[in-house]
Amino acid sequence: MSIPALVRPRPVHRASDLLAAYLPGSFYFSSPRGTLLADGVHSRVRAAGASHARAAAEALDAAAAAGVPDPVVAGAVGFRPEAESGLVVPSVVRRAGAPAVVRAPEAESGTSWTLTPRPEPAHYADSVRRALELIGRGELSKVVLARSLELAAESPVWVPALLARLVRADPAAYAFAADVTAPGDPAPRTLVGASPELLVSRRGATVLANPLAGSARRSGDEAQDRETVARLRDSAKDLGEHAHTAGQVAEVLGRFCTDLEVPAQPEVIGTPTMWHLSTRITGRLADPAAPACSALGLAEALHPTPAVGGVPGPAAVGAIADLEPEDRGYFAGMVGWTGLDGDGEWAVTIRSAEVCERTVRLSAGAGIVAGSEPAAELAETGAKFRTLLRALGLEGAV
Ligand SMILES: C=C(O[C@@H]1C=C(C(=O)O)C=C[C@H]1O)C(=O)O
Repeated sequence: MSIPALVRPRPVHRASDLLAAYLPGSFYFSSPRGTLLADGVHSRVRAAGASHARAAAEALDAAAAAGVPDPVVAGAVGFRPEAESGLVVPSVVRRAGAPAVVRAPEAESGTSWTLTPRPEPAHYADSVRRALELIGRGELSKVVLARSLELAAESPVWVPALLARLVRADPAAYAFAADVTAPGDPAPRTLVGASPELLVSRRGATVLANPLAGSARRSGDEAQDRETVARLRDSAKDLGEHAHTAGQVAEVLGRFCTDLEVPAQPEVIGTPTMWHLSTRITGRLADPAAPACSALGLAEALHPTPAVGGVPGPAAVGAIADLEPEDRGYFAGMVGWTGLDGDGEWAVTIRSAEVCERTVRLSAGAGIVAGSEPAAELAETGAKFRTLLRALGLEGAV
């Protein structure tokens, strides 16, 4: 009897042990599909230009030939893939099942912080108005505008504790911590977060994407949240905003798939802090062996979806460069892993922060379409900050 070469051993670790074993410099990723903790750097994946899938496939073949067990390419790619990318083949990979649901974490207290919004809220509202002018002139139909909060603590932020609180607060999230230290950084820099949005996952020939767009704040009060969900489900503005995103994701995946299932109506999903319109799109790959069909190849073909960019894509990316005063860095990019067989999982890098010693820069965006209101978009981005603010013990600070 022959054993298929790419069968992976069953996980021997517990998800909680891998979370506890995470240290800055490691790569951590967990989702309902499972947990992955990777350590060491066997090689770095350097791509010419924006495409990493081919360089990743070559790096994986070389690692397998060098005897690296279960080689993966893991890490993060920025919103502008040609500008920021931190992909490596780690030396050691440990896998476990999905994180378990445990008691809600205690918020950290006792640290005092300074908070600086970038840009100022009034500036962000003004950018929304300018985006609405572009939309009014027919240059765009949707653009996602982001803003950041820069936090400074009195002492260095311990990322493993922050990651653990994010995972425990929402074990179903795509939770991640990736080293994104760049030359010139005064200290190691870590991208950390708990995204609700799956860019794409691949298992054999089966692919799944789960675009989100159209959002409302979750209050925690059951009656009020029931009303919010009903309103979101019926909101023409949010349904339109969602259709742009789901339609584009389906169109791109359709290029690679023989059959594609796209539900006619979005459903509403909840995180501990937000409600979102969500569409789960599944397909079967026509040519799973092609590098372009690896999980990373598909993620690159999809990025940036209108969930973080807009419609039409190039005009929206141009408007973002003009209207957002700060570069997005790794925010609104992709984070995840791809294995030797092309399987893998990539999340959209939202509900995230870049942590460098005492500073935490967290970012959030909101989709602007005809009918958007600057004050509401400001509030929506503020509500999206709460994932990280809660984990930092800072909810209510903004
Ligand atoms: C850009 C973000 O979220 C994205 C934008 C959404 C929206 O505009 O409704 C919803 C979910 C995400 O796709 C973010 O959380 O920062």
